[in-house]
Amino acid sequence: MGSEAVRVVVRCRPMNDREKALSCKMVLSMDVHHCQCFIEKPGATDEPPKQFTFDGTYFIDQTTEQMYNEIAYPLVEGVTEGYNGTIFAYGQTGSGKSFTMQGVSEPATQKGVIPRAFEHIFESIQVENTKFLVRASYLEIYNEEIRDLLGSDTKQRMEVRL
Ligand SMILES: Nc1ncnc2c1ncn2[C@@H]1O[C@H](COP(=O)(O)OP(=O)(O)OP(=O)(O)O)[C@@H](O)[C@H]1O
Repeated sequence: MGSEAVRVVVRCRPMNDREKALSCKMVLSMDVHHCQCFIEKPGATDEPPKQFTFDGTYFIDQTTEQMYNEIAYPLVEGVTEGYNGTIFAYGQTGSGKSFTMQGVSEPATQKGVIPRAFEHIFESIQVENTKFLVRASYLEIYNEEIRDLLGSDTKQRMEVRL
């Protein structure tokens, strides 16, 4: 993993039932050791696949546990030492953002980045005779509307003040 302040990793999810039922073809492959991702153009067997390099690549058989240990763990560890850190999931609808960030409880290896980060932070601050303040907010920004998902009325649009 590089030492840049911003790192971009990509995760490929397995095909869902709908895609399998439609006999969709996987056009993406990865060389996870070299952090490379290859995309074939369907039907164009004579064209070489397009190649992209990331700071990390995670294919269908890799778990959120592995992603957390390699990507998020050092960042959260930095937060406990006073540095700022952001983990941002980006992708089209159904690509697996919630699966990665929130995750599922079974299997435990696919528990999400957010619950793992909470456990990590609360374990780190179990220090005798020291008090810590942990603050959390949970906002949704959708269609340029902002909602507080921890508020009493999660449907209420929040005002944007400049
Ligand atoms: N790595 C994965 N392994 C197995 N299933 C996955 C994986 N990633 C996503 N899925 C499954 O794919 C479906 C879509 O994923 P998810 O809901 O996380 O997408 P999303 O990007 O959050 O979508 P949206 O933007 O619409 O909220 C879910 O059923 C999820 O369980």
